[in-house]
Amino acid sequence: MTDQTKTDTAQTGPAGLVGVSTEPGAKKPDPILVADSITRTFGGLTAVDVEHVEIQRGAITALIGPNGAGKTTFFNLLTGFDQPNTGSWSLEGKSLKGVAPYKVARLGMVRTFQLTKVLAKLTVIENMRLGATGQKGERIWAAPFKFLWGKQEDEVTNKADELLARFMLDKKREDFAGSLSGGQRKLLEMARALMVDPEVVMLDEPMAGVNPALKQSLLGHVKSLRDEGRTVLFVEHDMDMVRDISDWVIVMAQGKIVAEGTPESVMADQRVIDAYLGAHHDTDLSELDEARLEAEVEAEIAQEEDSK
Ligand SMILES: Nc1ncnc2c1ncn2[C@@H]1O[C@H](COP(=O)(O)OP(=O)(O)OP(=O)(O)O)[C@@H](O)[C@H]1O
Repeated sequence: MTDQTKTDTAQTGPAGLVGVSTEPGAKKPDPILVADSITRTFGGLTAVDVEHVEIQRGAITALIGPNGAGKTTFFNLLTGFDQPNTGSWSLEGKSLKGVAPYKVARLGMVRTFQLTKVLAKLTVIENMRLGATGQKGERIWAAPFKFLWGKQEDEVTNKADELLARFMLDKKREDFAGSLSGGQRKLLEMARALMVDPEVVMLDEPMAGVNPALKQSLLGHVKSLRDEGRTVLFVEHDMDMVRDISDWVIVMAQGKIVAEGTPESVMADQRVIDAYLGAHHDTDLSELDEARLEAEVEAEIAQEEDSK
């Protein structure tokens, strides 16, 4: 395919997802991230066994599934924090196999981390500067990490301050990250990830530990990432969030992708309900039931309107 035809036919963002198949591994019109035959075993347990997956550029994709489905392990594999037993995966067509996490971050894909004890002992601005290195933190904590930003110190600090203002954390600049509320920590995790100006932002349970009052504001921040043209992939148990902001949902169970689709179609999918029923879960199943009911009612209304 020539570049010209690619530009003509490729449909970027949420619009491109209309009409995409809901079978696991469904092809997307403009995938930015593609993975094939990824497996990861721990002893006798196969934690991840993903045959094929494509992530649409410029859209918000949720990765859901019951506890132990392999979501976090899959995130770690894609971002180089863990190595699979088999498989290949690429960002913008460039293989990421064997690429170190900080290089993956510099290539344009970064994941958030829950604030660990080490990061909690750093101030907010120090956390942001560390974000510029694309590192998780622990590994370089032993070293005097100031050298890592060295000459570009001013540039890095300016960028950090801009992001802190955007995420309304500027007043917390000199506070220890450990003193932040659950919601503020999530904002910091997101702001920190943006220090490398990534194409793909991977959020690990962005709503965990966030009080309801802050949830809307957090949702707004996630949507703003998409509005800037970035691709967002997030793991989440909070079905309200999944329904509110996802353009596409990928469902994992026992290491495999079992279904894909829009939030409405996925929540009404029997394969998804079975996956949750067959496993221990944090998700309130009544939310799935509610979503299914809503989808059925919507379908009925649409049918009625069609027959008018
Ligand atoms: N380092 C490890 N050593 C051994 N087993 C592991 C390791 N990491 C993950 N597992 C196992 O792999 C499986 C998948 O775990 P993973 O954390 O990826 O699931 P998850 O979908 O993210 O779950 P949750 O929603 O509860 O966070 C689980 O059975 C888990 O116990």
